[in-house]
Amino acid sequence: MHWLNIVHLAQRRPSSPSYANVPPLDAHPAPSRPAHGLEPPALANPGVHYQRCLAQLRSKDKAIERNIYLQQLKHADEHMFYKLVVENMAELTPLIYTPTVGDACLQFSANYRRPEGMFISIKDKGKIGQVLRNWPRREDARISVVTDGSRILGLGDLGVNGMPISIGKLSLYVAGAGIRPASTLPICLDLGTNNTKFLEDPLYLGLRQKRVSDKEMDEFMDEFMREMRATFPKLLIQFEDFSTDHAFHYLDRFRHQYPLFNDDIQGTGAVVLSGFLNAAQLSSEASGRPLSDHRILFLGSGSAGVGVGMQLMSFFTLVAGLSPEEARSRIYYIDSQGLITADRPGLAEHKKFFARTDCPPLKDLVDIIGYVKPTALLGLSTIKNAFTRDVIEAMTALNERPIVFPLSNPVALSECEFGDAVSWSGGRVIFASGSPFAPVTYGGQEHVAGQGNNMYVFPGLGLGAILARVSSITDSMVEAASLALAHSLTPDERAAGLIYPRLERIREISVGIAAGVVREAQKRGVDGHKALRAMSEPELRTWVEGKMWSPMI
Ligand SMILES: NC(=O)C1=CN([C@@H]2O[C@H](COP(=O)(O)OP(=O)(O)OC[C@H]3O[C@@H](n4cnc5c(N)ncnc54)[C@H](O)[C@@H]3O)[C@@H](O)[C@H]2O)C=CC1
Ligand SMILES: CC(=O)C(=O)O
Ligand SMILES: [Mg+2]
Repeated sequence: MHWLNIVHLAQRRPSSPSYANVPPLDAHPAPSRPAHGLEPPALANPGVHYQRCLAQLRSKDKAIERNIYLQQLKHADEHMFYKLVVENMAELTPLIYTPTVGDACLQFSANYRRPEGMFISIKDKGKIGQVLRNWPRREDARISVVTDGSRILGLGDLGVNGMPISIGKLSLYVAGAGIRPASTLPICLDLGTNNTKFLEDPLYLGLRQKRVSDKEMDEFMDEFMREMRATFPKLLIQFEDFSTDHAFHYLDRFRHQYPLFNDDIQGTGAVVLSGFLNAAQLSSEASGRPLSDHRILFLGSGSAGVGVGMQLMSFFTLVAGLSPEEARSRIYYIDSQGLITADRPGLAEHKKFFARTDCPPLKDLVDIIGYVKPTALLGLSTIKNAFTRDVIEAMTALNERPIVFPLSNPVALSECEFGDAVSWSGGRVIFASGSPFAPVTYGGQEHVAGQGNNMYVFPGLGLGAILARVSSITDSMVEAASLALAHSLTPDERAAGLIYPRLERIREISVGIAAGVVREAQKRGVDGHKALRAMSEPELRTWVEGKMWSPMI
């Protein structure tokens, strides 16, 4: 049976009775233009100007120059910027997001041009509320991406140079899910940096001090969250790119008090579960082995790796019919010291749940593959080219269609190049990477890489949570987002062997994700907008679509 039917059965719920008290749609204000005479007359033709902007963008040789051009366009003409992004998702997403956003972060202090978002520093402790109230659009704020810059993509501690990641993610909220630009609030917390290169860089824009102690950070974060709630009562918060221990710690500390989620733990978990459902189906169809036979090996056991493993537990319980204990036994982790076993002294708390009691402490990846016999190999290790030819060949020897997901970002840190994975597996690999790869031709056939990146999930998850006015984000809402994404493949996309939908359809996909999230919020009783409960599924989707902001060009 296809997993789609299994999950459908498990998730079926009664349809809602009627449609009542639906509030009016938001007005989308038209862009304001300079007064007559202050711009050239032919600019009145937006279609021509769109072509002009696209040509200007494409005339830049380097991706970082294109990123800078787009950032300045966003400030000068927000509607044109988003029009370009929405209509050219596959071309522009890599410029405003991974991989180019990695360079934008590394070079943030050198390339800085104008303020965007908020910088809250440890020096603001005791008066954080006062600082937050300087944000000019307090009433509008609905979604904030908050980073402390301590683990930006796989690039490590970048301090305040992490700000472009918050900005880039929020641009995808607008482009991918129609969140109003004025409702977005990028925040970078400056708690110091342990990046000595930056501390010695005269242009570095952050505090020149090492990161504060955990105790001081806890006090700061408690005040920050309290003041965020007081200043922006309707705000949803996405924690992004905190170092692993802090990522888990602050998710646990705040998730029951405030509407928030951690994108690296939960967003990544959701996007990978979704791709894995479709990949496992393809792999099992090719091998004739049941879905319950899958075994997953992770290289990398940080916030993203463990977040994905926790979410993949529901593949085994929901779809493959295993008990939670059996599900756990199908998941193996390797970190920098080798296969994670429970007898290792001083094992970090977040690694304990999946630590093996039944395996020797093997170190070499090919040896571990030989021992575990995984059907899927997932990389969240930040180790470039860790999936060597030997590794891909070992996976291919074990599996008719090996599942290989090198998910580390940016592309320069990917565990494997797409072209290599295709040729080393003889064209049999089922592949998804964190950052995009161009299609490759092999054996006379075009192969398309999936993009297993949380960008498919967080815009729709955020949209649903905002519209339902949730008081918290439950695990089941994250899972609902994941299933909605997995369900969103069209028959054409399935026939083409894709495991993620085409990025060009992101807005349509976000509607489905948002609707799934709203329904799950209702089931869990964390929805504040009770009128949505009365809507039928088509009515809810239409209503969600009507709430989405679009560029007016
Ligand atoms: N595709 C996506 O949507 C996402 C991708 N990521 C990527 O995942 C990567 C990891 O992120 P986090 O888990 O937060 O970082 P992290 O730094 O906490 O985790 C890295 C993990 O890799 C392990 N590792 C390091 N060197 C290794 C080696 N030589 N051999 C085996 N394992 C090794 C570490 O022990 C650690 O467990 C980053 O590159 C990040 O960009 C993160 C979130 C989302
Ligand atoms: C995609 C993402 O969130 C990361 O690489 O950290
Ligand atoms: Mg991240």
